Amino acid sequence: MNTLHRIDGRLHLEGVALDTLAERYGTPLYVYSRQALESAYQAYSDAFAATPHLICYAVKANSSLAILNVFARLGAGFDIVSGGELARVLAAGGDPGKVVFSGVGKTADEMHAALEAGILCFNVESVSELHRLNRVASELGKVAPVSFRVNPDVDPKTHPYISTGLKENKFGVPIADAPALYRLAASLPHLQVTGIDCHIGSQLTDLSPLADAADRVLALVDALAAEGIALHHIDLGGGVGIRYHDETPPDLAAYGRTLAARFAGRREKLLLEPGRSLVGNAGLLLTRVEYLKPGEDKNFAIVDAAMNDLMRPALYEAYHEIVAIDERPTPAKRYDIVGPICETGDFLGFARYLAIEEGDLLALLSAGAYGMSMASNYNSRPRAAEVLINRNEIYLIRERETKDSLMAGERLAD
Ligand SMILES: Cc1ncc(COP(=O)(O)O)c(C=O)c1O
Ligand SMILES: N[C@@H](CCCC[NH3+])C(=O)O
Repeated sequence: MNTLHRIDGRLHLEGVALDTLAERYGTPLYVYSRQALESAYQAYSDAFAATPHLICYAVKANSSLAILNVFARLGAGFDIVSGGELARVLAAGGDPGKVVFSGVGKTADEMHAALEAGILCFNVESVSELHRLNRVASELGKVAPVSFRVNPDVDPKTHPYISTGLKENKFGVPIADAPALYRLAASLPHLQVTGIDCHIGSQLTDLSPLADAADRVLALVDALAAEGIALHHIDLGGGVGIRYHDETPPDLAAYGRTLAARFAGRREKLLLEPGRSLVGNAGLLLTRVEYLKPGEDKNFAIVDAAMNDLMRPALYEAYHEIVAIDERPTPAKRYDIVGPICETGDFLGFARYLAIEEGDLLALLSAGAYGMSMASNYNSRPRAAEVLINRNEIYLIRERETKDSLMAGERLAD
């Protein structure tokens, strides 16, 4: 569904003209389409309809309460990586019984909170974590449901910073060690082995690494079953990429068919942990051009959004399409789109052809994932506001931070 479209040259998201949002709420402003969120979720439900499954939305991609609430209402589960994310899921009305807890550094307090909440499963990433979880569960008189996150040593063919399933990455346990670890887990009194998990990386544009990882995990599940260790679910993580520029993202229906063929006749439920592919293309970042700075070699457009609002370009040299909200008839010029932060790395896009003037509005597209959730206050910049659109309805889902909120919790020393 194309929720982003022009009417008389003015860019709209669903039924709302984006310039009216900038007037009302200021910029930089994150804007999301509820219909785009719902149709992305529906695409997963349709693609995996043949396999009993649960979609556990990866909260880190966009952890705003209203976004979590949209997915909770659709029946989603959640993949969390911290006690903070657990608190958000609960505050947003998520079902703790559909929560899986990933991450290499779970603290005892976080385990405690997740056990009290009654989550579906802990995705354990090391033997030390296994012992800690057994101890925390015993202190609470509970039994913790566990999966191991196995590292299948598959190259996801994505940016090295977002590859997670290679031997040299910090994530998971080596797949070869898993049988011994499952035996150990099965012997610990406060643990119940329920599943297996794997997540090999993010922004994958090729299905074959996902299929290879699934095959390695399924072979392990069968070997465990032969030993009498039967699992209830198989979690194949997230990672499906989206189109930012000219990528061809994996076809979800094809991914669904690939897994349906592998799961036919199996008794374990499939879990998936998609993040980016549910929210990435449902959001944009609205920003205003503060200054145009023509130069000998290049022209700069200095905008009011910066790397603190959207750090993906600075961190991964990631590409986000940048479009003008109002089309001007004047010829386009080439600009580097940069923010006001005192870092050379504070760029949002290089060599973009735009017909713009000072004061114009721009949209950075595909900013729904890892945008607001990675925003910071660097250079003491209050974080942006967020708006959710539903047809013609407009909801301010997060207020813009103020100077006071910037300094909240700080105090002077004696
Ligand atoms: C454990 C885990 N699950 C799921 C995800 C979501 O990944 P993606 O946004 O690529 O779908 C991530 C992030 O890469 C992750 O670390
Ligand atoms: N933050 C990354 C994705 C990392 C996924 C987390 N495991 C991005 O913006 O693309």
